[in-house]
Amino acid sequence: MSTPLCEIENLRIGFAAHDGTMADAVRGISLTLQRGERLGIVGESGSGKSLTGRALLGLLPPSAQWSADTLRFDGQDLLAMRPKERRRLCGTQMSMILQDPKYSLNPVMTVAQQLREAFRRHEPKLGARAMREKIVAALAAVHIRNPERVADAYPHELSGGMGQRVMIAMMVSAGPRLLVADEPTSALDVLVSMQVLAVLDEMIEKHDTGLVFISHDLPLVMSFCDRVVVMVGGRVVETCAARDLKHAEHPYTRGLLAANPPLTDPPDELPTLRRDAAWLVEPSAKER
Ligand SMILES: Nc1ncnc2c1ncn2[C@@H]1O[C@H](COP(=O)(O)OP(=O)(O)OP(=O)(O)O)[C@@H](O)[C@H]1O
Repeated sequence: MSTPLCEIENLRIGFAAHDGTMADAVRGISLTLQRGERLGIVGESGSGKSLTGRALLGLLPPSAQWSADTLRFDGQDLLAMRPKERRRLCGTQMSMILQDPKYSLNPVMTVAQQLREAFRRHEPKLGARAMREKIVAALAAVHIRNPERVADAYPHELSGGMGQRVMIAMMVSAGPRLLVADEPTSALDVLVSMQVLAVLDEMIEKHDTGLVFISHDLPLVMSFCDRVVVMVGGRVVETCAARDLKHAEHPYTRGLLAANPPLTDPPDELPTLRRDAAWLVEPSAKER
């Protein structure tokens, strides 16, 4: 098999509490992502999904204390890379899409101004007219119906789905090799979610992008991703092909699946997830 696009080995992330003790948020996780692969990360709130995605991009909060045995992207050792090089990589070959475009787009700049800033990084010499054409084409490529009008709109004038498509246009403009999408559709209704996912799908196919898709939505991950990692308490408890997730064996994964009852003939009472402290126990070096 070829070298994976991303490799993480024994990633640990913690935060210092007020009393000086460390609160562990990610506890020795290891995972790989191949080119063009869609890897879903699921798990309850606070299980460390977002921090894992952020660690790959070098976007952890400054207060995070972290370490890893291996952190590689496209054969490059991210642990040995200088911060400037790392930032350049993040702006060009790695991108992130967040849940709510309201917090990612600058509220006092028009869509065109923001896209111009992003595009200029890759094509600093593009003239004003060619840049405008590129912006309008990028908005049309994510199926925005009136790209000329949307280009001159401010973020508050956009619907959630439109804002998310603008984000995708901005992030995929450079054809990133890695895209971390952190709950990109959870603020959208079902129909708009489907449209945004279709746009994402198209972009991933076009650029053979490796996708880390962070979500709470198990059925969505099962249909959209190739492989799934299940996290609980900062640990990976299960990794399997998305199509096999319904046969998952870990009791936490089974509990998550049972919390999504079928639409036809649902049970009278939803089962309660029974937690086991053993799920939080760190794996031995051999298990990792
Ligand atoms: N800046 C921070 N300071 C202190 N603790 C933090 C910080 N960022 C995250 N954490 C803690 O790390 C843990 C994991 O956070 P993370 O955002 O990765 O969870 P998540 O699985 O993505 O959750 P959600 O699904 O709610 O987004 C949480 O307990 C969170 O409180």
